[in-house]
Amino acid sequence: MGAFEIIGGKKLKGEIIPQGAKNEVLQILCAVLLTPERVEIENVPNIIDVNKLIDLLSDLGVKVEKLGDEHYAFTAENVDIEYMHSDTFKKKGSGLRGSIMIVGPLLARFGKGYIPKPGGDKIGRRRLDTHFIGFQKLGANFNYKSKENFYEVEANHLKGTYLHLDEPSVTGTANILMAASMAKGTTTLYNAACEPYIQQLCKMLNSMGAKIKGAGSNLLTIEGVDYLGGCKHRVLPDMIEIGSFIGLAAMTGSEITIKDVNYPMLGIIPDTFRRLGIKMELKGDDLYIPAQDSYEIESYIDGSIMTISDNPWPGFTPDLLSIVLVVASQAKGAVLIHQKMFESRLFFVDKLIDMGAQIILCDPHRATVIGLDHKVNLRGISMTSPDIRAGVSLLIAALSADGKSTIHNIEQIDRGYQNIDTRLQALGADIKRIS
Ligand SMILES: CC(=O)N[C@H]1[C@@H](OP(=O)(O)OP(=O)(O)OC[C@H]2O[C@@H](n3ccc(=O)[nH]c3=O)[C@H](O)[C@@H]2O)O[C@H](CO)[C@@H](O)[C@@H]1O
Ligand SMILES: C=C(OP(=O)(O)O)C(=O)O
Repeated sequence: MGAFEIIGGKKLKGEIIPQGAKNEVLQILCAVLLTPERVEIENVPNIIDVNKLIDLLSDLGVKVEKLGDEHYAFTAENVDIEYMHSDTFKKKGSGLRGSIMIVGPLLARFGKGYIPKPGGDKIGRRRLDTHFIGFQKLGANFNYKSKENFYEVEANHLKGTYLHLDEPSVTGTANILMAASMAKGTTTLYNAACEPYIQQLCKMLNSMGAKIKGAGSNLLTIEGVDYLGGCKHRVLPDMIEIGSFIGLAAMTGSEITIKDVNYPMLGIIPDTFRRLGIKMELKGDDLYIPAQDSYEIESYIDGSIMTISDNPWPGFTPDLLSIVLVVASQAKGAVLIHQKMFESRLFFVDKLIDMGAQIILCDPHRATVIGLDHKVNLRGISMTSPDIRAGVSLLIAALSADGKSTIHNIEQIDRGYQNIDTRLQALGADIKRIS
């Protein structure tokens, strides 16, 4: 297990370029399985989860060409379906959450898709029912081998239908969308997720020849086609990284410019940070965060304490709630953080409390944060990162704290943030990788 050693309290300054979006690229990479033709993808981040998925595709027989640092081409002409029965697949397939999205494309193109229970953050129950109920409604037979935790779907052909999802699952929507794009007839997908990740997938599939309408809304209409061809796709900047950098600037009182953020695709994210009192300015497509000694959390119009909660898009993404929480710990004022989706994602506040933050965990889903207004600094401690976003929140806390902190289990951070140590060093941070 690797660790970061951080000496906090330094003001950072400079420009940072966000990586390509992790959760988008995981969908896009799975979509290459839909065609025997070559698919070129730009802005692919060099992070553990992405590299694991590329490795899995390669094991499945997909030809992988690395054309540049973040530029790849994939050709899924000869896919080895039998590989899905191997022990290696069962091991590698469970290494990340995103691998679940190979099932839809494989089912659509080869009539079968298998997957072991996928990995990802341990942040509470993470069911897959939406995916498999969707495939069944499209005509697939579903089998779950509970002893092995292995999911199987098979179908001679898929048939378009009306589907009302029980929840707007992000990876569930992507999976069903990919399967339906090659089903016979029309599929209507209601209560679909509409995160920018899904909008980008729709754009990519349409450029491959799919007929999808409604991207950006919760009602998608997919007219199935017999064949999808190659395409070229560019991945958006990672909105979760952008939110993390806004939080980093505020917590450390630093002046940071986040380059080329693709502002229109950030939705409610900038305004949510503004409600914590963080100033920012859009300069062209760069987001400039000035150094601020103090930022004050807004109250509701009637003076009551504000709540920030997660919601499916266009609501506030759950993946930034841990960042909001840590930023609030040094704001002026109080806020209630309500994490509705995941029941174990707020437990990391114990570490922030050890660092001196004023937080009450009301229940697994809600935490009240009383900001210290930078009157008292957090203090450095040794801690372990429980999940990717908590990990980055602790990293931000450590960079703002007095003294030395050590963060263990940084693989959790590395799975979603590209070279975070060297990029932060370039801003002036005192951070080093110690093992
Ligand atoms: C690889 C990937 O893309 N991972 C993202 C994806 O995971 P993933 O696609 O696995 O997450 P889902 O959208 O399926 O849902 C996540 C959890 O939230 C619950 N839920 C979902 C919708 C809802 O309206 N109410 C509700 O409570 C679900 O029951 C589930 O437990 O979307 C999550 C939700 O944005 C993000 O945290 C993950 O980073
Ligand atoms: C929870 C996340 O990722 P995953 O779904 O891959 O676990 C995340 O990106 O915040």
